[in-house]
Order: sequence, then structure tokens, then C-alpha cells
Amino acid sequence: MGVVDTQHLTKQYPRVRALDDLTLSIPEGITGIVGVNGAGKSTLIKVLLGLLKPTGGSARVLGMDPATQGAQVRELVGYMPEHDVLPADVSAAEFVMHMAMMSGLPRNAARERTSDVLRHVGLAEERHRAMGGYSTGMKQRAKLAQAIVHSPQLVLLDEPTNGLDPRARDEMLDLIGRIGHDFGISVAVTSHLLGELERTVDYVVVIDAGRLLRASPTTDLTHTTGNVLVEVLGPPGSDQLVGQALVDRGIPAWPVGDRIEVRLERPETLDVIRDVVVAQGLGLVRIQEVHHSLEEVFQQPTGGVPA
Ligand SMILES: Nc1ncnc2c1ncn2[C@@H]1O[C@H](COP(=O)(O)OP(=O)(O)OP(=O)(O)O)[C@@H](O)[C@H]1O
Repeated sequence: MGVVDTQHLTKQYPRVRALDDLTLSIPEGITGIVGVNGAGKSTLIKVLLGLLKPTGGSARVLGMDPATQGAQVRELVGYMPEHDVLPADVSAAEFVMHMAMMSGLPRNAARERTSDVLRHVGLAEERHRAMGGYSTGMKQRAKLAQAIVHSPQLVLLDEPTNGLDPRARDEMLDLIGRIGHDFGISVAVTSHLLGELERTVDYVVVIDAGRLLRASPTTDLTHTTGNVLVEVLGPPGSDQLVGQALVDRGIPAWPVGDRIEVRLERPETLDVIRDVVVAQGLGLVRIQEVHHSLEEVFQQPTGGVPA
């Protein structure tokens, strides 16, 4: 059993079927829920929290049914909503402490937890400033802090990197990684950007038009391509010399920047690469396996892994 299991889950809005017979299981750890805008990610999260009732099928969250046990589910599950819902004239310290007390923590414990989580998310210095003056990155951190302040077993993060510049996005993803791996809180995080979750999540669920496209460990999706990138040390043009020498020996090789990508059709090819580099009087800096990126995976027509 996963931290989340759904069976034929369906949510029909008057005009749109946002979830369509969705059966999936989210394991412990960090899971990415990936899909284009409108795929049904936010609807799924709201159904899992018991904030929306499904029109068909069922869900279990930490073994509970959110349709009938919503309040119990929300005691054990944190939620970071997608949009800016923070009161502008309240400080992060006041807001997060309020949320901690709402979830049942006594005042002193709530104060202590608030100061801990604000430190973890990197808002210790600014915690007494009104949130209306925060940058988008700081607002996302405050939303994250309130989601974890009651030490949930699972946290559902809806597009936490939305609106962030590349640096703030990387920091947010690092933070999510720490919450998942260091604090032992399971995380389900949504994104419409396929590539960005790759280095953070252990498991990927892809949904499209409310349906499950695929679900697998990240490493299965980004399995190795069977190619290697070779970097050599020598005067300009050395890489081309090596590439040509490999092609002359019938080994498929082509330039990628100032490196050479080589198809490993046989294990002996590695020895040939080494011999060719030595024969040219050059140095071998590294030979690196080439992995598919998640983006490449999802550019396949059915989200399948490229051949
Ligand atoms: N309250 C609602 N009433 C009617 N239709 C809705 C409602 N909420 C969402 N939808 C529709 O359901 C579909 C799924 O929306 P949802 O917000 O779950 O997708 P999403 O993958 O989270 O996308 P986004 O990242 O853009 O929010 C969309 O077609 C959306 O227009």
C-alpha cells in the first residue's frame, strides 16, 4: 500500500472531467505528479485532502478515505496551495504560528515549531516582516513552512516552483529534497515542467486529461541510453580527431559541444576509445554514461521511454 492509493477516481465538473478513472499508487518518498496545465493535478490534490468530493471511484490517503475522513487526513497531511493565498499584512511568524495552533499544537509548542520551520525554509531573518512585501520566492517558502509546521507524514505541494526564477527554483527543489529525505516526510509535488523534478523526485506519476499516463521510479524513466560522452585533453580539434578515428573503425560517434558522443554497441568499444585517445597522444579526461532526461521521455508520443 502506498501513502496514496486511488481506484478509478473520477471528478466530473459540469463541463470538464478533470479526473477520469484514475488508478494510481504513490509510494513513500518524494513523488512528482507531472502533467500539462489542466491535466487535473490540483483537482487530484484537493480530492486527496477531502476538500473536493470525487464523483466516482475512491481514494485512500495514509489508509484513510478523504471523502469521509477529511479532517483526520488533514491532521496528518500538509498542503501547499498553488496560488498566493497569504494575508498581506501578517508576518510569516504570525501566520505559520496561527496555522500550527489551528492544527492543534499548544501555544508554546507552536511557537517553537514555527521558529524551527521558518529557519529550515530560510525565512528566519524576515519572519517578522509583513508577507505582502515578500518576493515570490519568500512567499513560496512561507507557504511551504505552514504546510510542514504540524510535522505531517505526507505533504502535498501544488506547483511550488511556480513564478520562481531559476535560482529560487533550484533552492526550492533542494528544500523539497531535504524535507523528503532528511525529515522523512513523504512528499507529492506537482509540476507542469517535466525536466525540473528529475533530480529531486524518486518516483514520477504522469497524468494527462485526468488519466494516468505512466507511473515509475525516476531512474527507470531516465535509464541509460547506451551512449557515452567522451572528453579528451589536447589541442583544439582533438575531439574531432578522436571522433573521426572511431568512425573510421566503424563505431558510431558524433560531436556534442567539445565532447564526442559514442554509441556503445559492444563493451569492447570502451577499450577502443581508450586506445584511440592514446594513439593520438591525447589525454582521456572522462567517459560518462548518457541518460535520457525526463523531458526527452515525455516528448515520446505516449510518454513512453525512447528506444
Ligand atoms: N472548480 C472548477 N469548476 C469547473 N472546472 C474546473 C474547476 N477546477 C478545475 N477545473 C477544470 O478541470 C481541469 C483540471 O484542472 P486542474 O486545476 O485540476 O488542473 P492542473 O493540472 O492543476 O492545472 P493547473 O496547473 O493549470 O492548475 C481543467 O480543465 C480546469 O479548467
